[in-house]
Amino acid sequence: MNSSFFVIGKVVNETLRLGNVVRFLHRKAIKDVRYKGYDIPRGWKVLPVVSAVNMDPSLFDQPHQFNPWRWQGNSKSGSLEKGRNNWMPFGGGSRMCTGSDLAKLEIGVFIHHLVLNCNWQLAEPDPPLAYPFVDFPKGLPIKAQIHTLI
Ligand code: HEM
Repeated sequence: MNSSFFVIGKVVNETLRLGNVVRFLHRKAIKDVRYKGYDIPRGWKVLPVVSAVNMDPSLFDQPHQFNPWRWQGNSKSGSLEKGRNNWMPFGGGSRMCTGSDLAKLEIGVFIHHLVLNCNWQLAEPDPPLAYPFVDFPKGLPIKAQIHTLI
């Protein structure tokens, strides 16, 4: 298989990480749960904030930077494996997105054709990236923010 295929895979992964199409999932506790010292009573709804995971600096070095090479297999970044294992743009568990492979393939095909057939220029200067649920309150580590939200 052509090596550009693998480069596109990295670009797709990184785009899904930064794009944060789905920011949080919906779950409901079907029994009382104790998780990391927190009691979640039966029937409570829980929203795991996956965009906070994707932007967690302890998992991804310089998380605001678009860097497809962070997905390089032999990266020396010690956090890569942690990031890979926690990266969840398609959710997780038994309700994980059933279309994830198709979605990644489609994105790759689109990028392939757009890169080959179009000239690109910025329509306007890059706006700063905004991440609701992640960028507040300033100064708190992101993990603390997740706990605050849940
Ligand atoms: C970039 C594109 C996509 C993203 C980011 C995405 C993301 C997600 C997420 C986060 C969930 C919830 C998973 C969970 O609760 O753990 C989901 C569920 C689902 N997705 Fe996708 N999705 C994408 C494309 C697709 C496509 C192309 C299809 C079908 C062709 C699809 C079919 C589904 C279905 C059927 C579910 C419900 C699974 C269940 O509840 O058992 N998705 N998706």
